[in-house]
Amino acid sequence: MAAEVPMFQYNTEQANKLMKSAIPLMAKLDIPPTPYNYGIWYEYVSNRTPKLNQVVDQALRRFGSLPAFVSKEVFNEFLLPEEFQHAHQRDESFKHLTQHLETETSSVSSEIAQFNNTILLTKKALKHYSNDTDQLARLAMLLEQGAFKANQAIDGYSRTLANTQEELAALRSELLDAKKNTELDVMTLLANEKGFERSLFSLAPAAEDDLSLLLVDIDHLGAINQDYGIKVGTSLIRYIAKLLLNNLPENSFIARLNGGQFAILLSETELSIAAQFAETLRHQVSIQKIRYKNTKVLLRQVTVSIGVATLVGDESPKELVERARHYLLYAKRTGKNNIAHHE
Ligand SMILES: Nc1nc2c(ncn2[C@@H]2O[C@H](COP(=O)(O)OP(=O)(O)OP(=O)(O)O)[C@@H](O)[C@H]2O)c(=O)[nH]1
Repeated sequence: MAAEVPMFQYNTEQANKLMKSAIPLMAKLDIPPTPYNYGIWYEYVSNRTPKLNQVVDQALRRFGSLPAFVSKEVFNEFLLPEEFQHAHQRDESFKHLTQHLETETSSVSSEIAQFNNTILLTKKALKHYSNDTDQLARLAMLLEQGAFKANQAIDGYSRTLANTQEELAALRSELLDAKKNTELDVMTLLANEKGFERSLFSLAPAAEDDLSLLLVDIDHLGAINQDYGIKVGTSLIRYIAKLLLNNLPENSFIARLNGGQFAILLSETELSIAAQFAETLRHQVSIQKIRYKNTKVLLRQVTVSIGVATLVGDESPKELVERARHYLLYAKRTGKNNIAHHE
């Protein structure tokens, strides 16, 4: 499992050794020197993720190299825990990490390219000057200097990898802490169903016919998964989560219950206001132009259906949820992209 494979979990000396085995292999197979590829080939030569090696070997058999689209997938699948790709609160730290790796990668790559060039020139020169000892001594010195500089660049890169390992470990431990919080939905970083229930049960006793519940459900999520792929569907759930969160009024609480379904609790909000708010949310979603960031594919119109209910009399929290669910189903049955509530 990708999430259990710590990336670059070696000390600097070991990292250095692995890098030095990975680089010639990449050169031999004509693999472009991108951060993805360095990560993959580093992992490949370490032999500690057999599944990654299998996939890479398969791609090599099929394509004779590792095409960019495969390396990106392999990197995401095996080296990047799913949460790192999407947990938006950590976007900044992760962006910083990858930018740093990218800069270091391009400097080590140019050093190695220069060294390769020196080797090529030396080979040609050797043909012409094979009897000229002065020239041979000069060529030997050039090679030595080139090797020294390339070696230095690789050492520096290995140190960067070791530092990256530490930073990733810190991010990973933050994520694990978040996972331990049993009321958190790790996919969207909203509350989960348990968090919702606790909030509902704590708000209901003090409510005076003014605690409203909106059950918001993404329409046709199954078809979206089918047409664009599960990853797009999951990304869409995160997108809608963020959109809802950004549009919440004060005195509100939001949770993801399951799949593409969210619950919003509005305190001190009577039914008419809650229904107006639901209509605003529905409209907001329906006018979004949503593009999947990895492939830039523009999704067809995305809509939500919303069931609205406001706590009445001595109704229990469970009954309130049942009523909201009933209205949500009604909104779905009457065409979706719709809101429903009692009169
Ligand atoms: N991508 C993705 N899909 C999910 C996730 N959880 C549930 N689903 C999918 O969401 C779909 C929910 O199915 P339904 O409740 O029948 O609803 P729907 O296809 O959205 O259709 P309507 O709700 O009637 O509009 C199923 O196809 C699930 O596989 C998730 O975390 N990620």
